[in-house]
Amino acid sequence: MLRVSCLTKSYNTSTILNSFSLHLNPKEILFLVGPSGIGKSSALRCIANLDRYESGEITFYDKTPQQLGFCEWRRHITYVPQHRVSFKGTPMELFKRSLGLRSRRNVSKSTETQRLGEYLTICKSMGLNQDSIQSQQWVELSGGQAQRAIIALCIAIRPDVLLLDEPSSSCDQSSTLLVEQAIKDSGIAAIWVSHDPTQPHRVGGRIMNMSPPKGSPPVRLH
Ligand SMILES: Nc1ncnc2c1ncn2[C@@H]1O[C@H](COP(=O)(O)OP(=O)(O)OP(=O)(O)O)[C@@H](O)[C@H]1O
Repeated sequence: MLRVSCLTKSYNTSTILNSFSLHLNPKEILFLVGPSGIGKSSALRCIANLDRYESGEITFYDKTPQQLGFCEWRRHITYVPQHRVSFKGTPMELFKRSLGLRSRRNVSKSTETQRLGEYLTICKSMGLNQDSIQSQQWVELSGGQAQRAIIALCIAIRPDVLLLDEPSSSCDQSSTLLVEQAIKDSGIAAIWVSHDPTQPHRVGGRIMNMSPPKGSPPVRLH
């Protein structure tokens, strides 16, 4: 479904991704692991078409982002950021905005009501209080609440691929388990960056290790 071939990405004079390749099948979860600074987030941002890369090819069902169109690409392949997005309003208003932006045509009232219900159900499954989703300001949520709310949103807008950048990094242990379950239950394929060595075993899926080649200098720290 998704194929990344021989990607090269540099920042200034440092090459971060060199001949980076992967593939992802429908409904598959691929864990991307490796030391801090190796380029995991950079790889996700290139795949999401949020960052440029120098060479290589990324295709979704054999179509490049240029062939599919950038908006369409992001409808299918959704990057879930590690840090809180800025938004003025409630999580529910952010979801309505995202739903509207994704729909080429106006969403009918009944479809919107159904999709809002789905969003609330996913939020609830991750331990989020429905009142806070509907009436609390986005900026007032805790880090862990905001992280779960954005994951619920990205699941509820139903992309084909989720690009998850440490999706439970702000969550406590019990919330982490709820997040893992919600992502698994969604059945959406995912490339999942994780620093928790136990997570891939709990969730299941393939693991791709982005270790530096033998003999290379230590990874540059942030
Ligand atoms: N916008 C940028 N400009 C310059 N260098 C950058 C930029 N973004 C990332 N880098 C550098 O690219 C390298 C890879 O960063 P990246 O965030 O992709 O690593 P990572 O493997 O996701 O790290 P972590 O596990 O700590 O999140 C790092 O050395 C980082 O400093």
